[in-house]
Amino acid sequence: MTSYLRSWLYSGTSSSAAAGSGHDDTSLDVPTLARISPPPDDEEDEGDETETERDNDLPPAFPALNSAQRMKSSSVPKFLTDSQLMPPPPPPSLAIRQPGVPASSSLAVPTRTEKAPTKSKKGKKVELAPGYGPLDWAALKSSGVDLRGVDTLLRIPPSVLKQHRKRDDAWSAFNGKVYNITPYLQYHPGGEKELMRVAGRDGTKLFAETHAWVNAEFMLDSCMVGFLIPEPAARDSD
Ligand code: HEM
Repeated sequence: MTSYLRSWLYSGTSSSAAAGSGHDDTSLDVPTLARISPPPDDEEDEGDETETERDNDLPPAFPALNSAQRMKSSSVPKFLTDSQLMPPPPPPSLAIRQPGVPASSSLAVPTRTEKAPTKSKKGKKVELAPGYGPLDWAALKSSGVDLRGVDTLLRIPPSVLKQHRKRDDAWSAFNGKVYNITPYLQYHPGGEKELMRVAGRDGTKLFAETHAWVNAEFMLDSCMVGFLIPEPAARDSD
């Protein structure tokens, strides 16, 4: 068996059979790889004539010059020249804009308005007499002066409210509470006339339509005379 193997190996056809033989024959002269398949001759020039031209600092080509990848296709990336590249985009339209010229696209304040401002339909503030400003009213209402004209808070039906519609005795109801508005008339920024429109009646709606942001409950707290109640069926005031 051994002699058979030896003769087979020395024939030089293959070396793989030696490893798979399963025999521990150390005397076997296992052929080297060099004998069977010599290394490929990848050193093209052995450094004799082109050694001087080559820059030794250059990195090796990738893929390698003789690689299968390079042989198979010619898709090796190349650097394109300017003429081969895609042309640059056209300049943006804004680039042709002259600075400060078109008024329509400018952020500057327009020199004139298109329409004349319209007057407010809802009336406007009146000039208050000196000493009748908001701070004067605030001072008066917290001064302790009696602005109610009644000793106790009353339950007031609309028929009673109606009786207090004179300038020197004006009551009005706002949000279910009845106030003596006479002391406030001269302090009202909308004017006496406007405020007298609600004298003797419920002014909640008109007030809300004019200036819902005004806190009448606070401004008139010291003028409160009572609460608005529905008209009683029986004729019995108070
Ligand atoms: C007694 C309750 C009322 C109080 C406490 C009161 C208070 C005020 C206050 C504080 C302002 C100034 C508002 C502001 O500067 O923004 C004002 C303005 C005015 N109020 Fe009254 N108001 C009352 C009732 C009324 C009523 C019932 C009317 C309408 C019938 C009225 C008509 C006006 C008008 C037309 C202005 C001017 C609005 C403007 O600035 O253009 N107010 N009122």
